[in-house]
This record gives sequence, C-alpha cells and structure tokens, in this order.
Amino acid sequence: MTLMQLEAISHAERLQAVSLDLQPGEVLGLIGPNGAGKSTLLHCLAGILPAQGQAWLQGQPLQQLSERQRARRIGFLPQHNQSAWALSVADIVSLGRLPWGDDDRQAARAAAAATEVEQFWHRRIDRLSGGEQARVWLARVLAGQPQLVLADEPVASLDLYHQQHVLQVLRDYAAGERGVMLSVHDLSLAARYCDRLCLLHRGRMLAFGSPAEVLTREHLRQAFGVDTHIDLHNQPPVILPR
Ligand SMILES: Nc1ncnc2c1ncn2[C@@H]1O[C@H](COP(=O)(O)OP(=O)(O)OP(=O)(O)O)[C@@H](O)[C@H]1O
Repeated sequence: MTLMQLEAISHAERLQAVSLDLQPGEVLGLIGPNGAGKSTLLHCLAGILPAQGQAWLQGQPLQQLSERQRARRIGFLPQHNQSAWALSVADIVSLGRLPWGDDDRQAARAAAAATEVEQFWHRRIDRLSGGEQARVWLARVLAGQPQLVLADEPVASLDLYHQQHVLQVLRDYAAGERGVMLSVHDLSLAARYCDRLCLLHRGRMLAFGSPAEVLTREHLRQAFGVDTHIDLHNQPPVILPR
C-alpha cells in the first residue's frame, strides 16, 4: 500500500497543487532553489502549516488522525532546531518517545547509536557543535520510530563523512514499510541516496520521478538558471554547474 499520497497540496502563494506519492521503503528527495517551497511542503505534511488539498497516510486521510496518532506515525525534523533549556542529549533523544508516553531507553539508545551521538549522551546540547546538535535532533526523531520521517535539510550542517552517514542511516530507516521525505541542496547526494526526486520551483512541481528523469540539464536550467554538467552513471553521480 502507498505510504503517503498527496493530491493538490497548496499553501497560500507559497505552494501550488503538489501531487505525489511515497512508497514503502522509499527515500524521496525534495530539491529546488531557495524559496522553492520545500520547507513549506514539509511543514504542511507535518501539520505545522495549514494546507489545501488532500493527503493520505496508508490510505487514511491525514486530517482524520488525532494529534497523538500523527505524532506517532510522522516524525518531523525541522531545518533549525533549538532547545530553550540546557537539556542533555539523553533528555532530547528521549523526548522522541513523548508521543508514545513511554521511556523506551532501548529505542532512544539505538537512535543515538545510529546517528553516532551516543558519545555525547550526558553532555548538554548547547555545548555541542552545530553538526553534532543536528545529529542529536535527528536521533530524537528516529527514537520515536515513526512510519514516515520528514526531514528538512538533514545534512545541511554536516561534514563530508556525516552527510553520507546520515543519508545512509535514513536509507536504512526507510527499508521495509517505512519511508523518508527529505529536502536537500546537494544534487549529487540527492541522486545517490534518493529513489525519486520532486523538483520544486516557485511553489510548483517542475518534475517528479527517478533521478535520471528529474536531473536533466533542461530541468536544472529552468529551476536554477544555470547550465550543469550531469553524469549519473558515475559512482558517485556528478552534478556540477558549468
Ligand atoms: N513565514 C513565512 N511567511 C510568509 N512567507 C514565507 C514564510 N516562510 C517562507 N516564506 C516564503 O515561502 C516561499 C517558500 O519558502 P520555503 O521556506 O518553503 O522554501 P525552501 O524551498 O525551503 O527554501 P530554502 O532552500 O531556502 O530553505 C519563499 O518565497 C519564502 O519567502
């Protein structure tokens, strides 16, 4: 069964009639220039922004889910995270269990291990580097074991090793019945780690399909206004402005 189906999702002027599907086991990448609507779409699906249109999670209309059900089934990683209090990494990751009302230490520890933040378990979040903090916030989402992870630029602040590592963690997380929808600016990483891509431009979907279908010179010229060199047969794939 389709994990998530979107039909004509719109938000004011910022997002216009986006329709797509996400299959179980799939990592779907949202790409597009600054201001294209990637975060807006993720916020609509996470229930943070109101949206017109229809969205279904495993055939069930999203608006029929209670807040708790939604929080259990959809995990959202915002682009910017900040704790108002000086919480420890253990506290933050454990907060991921909030929708379940339990204190499943094993789930929290496993998420921390996957994102390689276990070593910081007793440290204060505000005393970690930006990239370390970003991985802690991802661990918090994974600790909730949602069916669908929505991640807004999960690798934006990460070093070369952790970009690859976190995308592989999300790939592994999606395996089976789960799915991941993430926004990403690095098109080579998008081509390498995403099964399908949705290219947004000025709030509209310009292309949707496999990396080979979406990452064409014409699409990228239209969206980004630059000419690109594309080699998707190379391992890893190469997409560079000319
Ligand atoms: N709070 C807001 N109120 C009004 N307009 C907003 C708000 N936040 C973003 N926008 C506008 O909505 C449009 C889409 O923004 P969005 O953040 O979804 O883009 P994005 O694709 O995620 O961009 P980026 O790659 O820069 O993160 C932009 O034109 C932006 O200026």
